[in-house]
Amino acid sequence: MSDLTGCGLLSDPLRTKGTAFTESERAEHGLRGLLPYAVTSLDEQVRRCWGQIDRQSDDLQRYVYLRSLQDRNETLFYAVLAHDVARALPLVYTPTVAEGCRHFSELWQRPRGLYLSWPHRDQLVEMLRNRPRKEIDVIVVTDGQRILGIGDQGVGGMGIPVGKLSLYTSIGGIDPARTLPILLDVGTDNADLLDDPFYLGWRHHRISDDDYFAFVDAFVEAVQAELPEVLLQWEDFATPHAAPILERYRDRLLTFNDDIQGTAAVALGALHGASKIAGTPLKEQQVVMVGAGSAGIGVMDMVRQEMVDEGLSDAQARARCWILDVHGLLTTDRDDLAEDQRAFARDPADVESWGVQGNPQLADVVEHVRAGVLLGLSTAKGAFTEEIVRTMASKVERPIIFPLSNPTANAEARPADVDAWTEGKALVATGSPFPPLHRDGVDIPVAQCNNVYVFPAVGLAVTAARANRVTNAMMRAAARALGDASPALADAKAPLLPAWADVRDTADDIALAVARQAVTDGVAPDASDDELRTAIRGTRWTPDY
Ligand SMILES: NC(=O)C1=CN([C@@H]2O[C@H](COP(=O)(O)OP(=O)(O)OC[C@H]3O[C@@H](n4cnc5c(N)ncnc54)[C@H](O)[C@@H]3O)[C@@H](O)[C@H]2O)C=CC1
Ligand SMILES: CC(=O)C(=O)O
Ligand SMILES: [Mg+2]
Repeated sequence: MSDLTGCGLLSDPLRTKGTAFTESERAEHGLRGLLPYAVTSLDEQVRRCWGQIDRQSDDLQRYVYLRSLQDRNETLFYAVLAHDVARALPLVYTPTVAEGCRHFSELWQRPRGLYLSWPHRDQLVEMLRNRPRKEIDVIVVTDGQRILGIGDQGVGGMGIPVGKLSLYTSIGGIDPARTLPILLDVGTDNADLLDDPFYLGWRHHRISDDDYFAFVDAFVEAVQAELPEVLLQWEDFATPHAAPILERYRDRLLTFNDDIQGTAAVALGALHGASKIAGTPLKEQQVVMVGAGSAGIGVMDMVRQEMVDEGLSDAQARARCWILDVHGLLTTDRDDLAEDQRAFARDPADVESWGVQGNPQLADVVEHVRAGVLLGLSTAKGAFTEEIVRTMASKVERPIIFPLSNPTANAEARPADVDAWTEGKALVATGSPFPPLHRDGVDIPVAQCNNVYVFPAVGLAVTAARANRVTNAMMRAAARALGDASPALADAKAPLLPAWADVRDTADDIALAVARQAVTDGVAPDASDDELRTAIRGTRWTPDY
């Protein structure tokens, strides 16, 4: 088992079994007297933990409980998550993780992962070498600047890599010993945090872009030197940094940006089932995106690509895409657009006949365009108003409406409202969990269109297939495999995405599709489907003693 004995073994979160150590293990490893007499099974421990979770006063306390369980006994933590994924997910992930990030310094208990701070920029390799475990398959890194839809959380952003990696393990089966969360601490512009006496990060405004990109370069170099085969996932970087970082490194190492590419894949996957029920292929839809950040642009780029694959020219596809930001519709006469936004900007001549003064807003777009798909990645709570939703529903039979911003409080609309305003005709999916819809006396679950359906499977795929790059085609393969798993394909009343109880099986299917694409793209060693299936099974870690 290990050379650790006694208290050392009991307090090693990867090796301890707590009260599940058997009589003979207790004798062998110097544990006698350190545990109460009874020997319990993992199953009994799981039930006890859920009882303790139930007794916590609110979800933030449940989050704190689960985080501390993870630091105490990882096998048990993952067995607890596996026991009830649907209940556990909102506690370790959105929406509760947002509160965990907000209160990170105040709630601090134990270190996990690596904190790479700008003042220590000359010791990046040394700090990476100090990582708690040497062999790593997946790193999730953030700089804490754009945490979900709640903005700059500085060092508190670490809650996100920790949460994402726990899903890499519980859904994607990545061995928890082989995961590494990293926080790049380059300061914070959050005035409350700078004033907070408990703040645990580098108490300083964020550094300039020149210093920032040099620091990220040095970080990537250090990762390549220390862990050349690791999957490096960029998470919750602010839009001005997210796409440039991805473009800079995507062809140099095994890397992807979850908010840009993972979100695109899950949105396209959910659109697959929705388009089938709506009876209109994507290439015949007008698609409106509210939010022109890295997530919104990433999704629209994959939507555009899908339309092209369905037979449109690039120009025809773009003509069906309408993107708005906080100032309104992206148009070519605006001088505040980044290159990737400009690629979707509309010619002002397209909207001249609308007679709108200034930039057209969402209400104008749905008034004048027969929009069948409305997506929100804006952080703007309530942006999909009753009037907007009703206008849309007056023009198309089955409007597809996805308020995808996180956490729950940032959603562009509540599914129950959208359902009521459209008399049950809208096909809805959200970024954070919402209660089921009640229709005709039946509870209908709302699909959670969140990149959690994709990134764990991508991690499983590249680890099993030993891929060295994440190509766009691999992310599209993930989208297709997820789309094919939509329960709505078989039953128009079913949710657009698989149930949480099935999410691991879905991850295996997605992983196979992604691994296969990696082989096709020449970024993984040649392997048959059977070999890939065996590798995926062999990679999968499950929580057991
Ligand atoms: N469901 C999922 O899996 C995912 C959801 N997200 C969510 O997407 C949101 C946006 O993420 P990013 O693109 O990185 O953020 P961002 O802050 O870079 O972009 C937000 C965009 O929305 C626009 N916006 C803000 N208020 C608006 C309003 N009232 N009307 C129209 N546009 C408005 C902004 O101008 C900007 O273009 C976040 O809430 C995040 O949690 C992000 C990734 C995955
Ligand atoms: C889900 C996610 O990655 C986000 O909201 O940023
Ligand atoms: Mg994110």
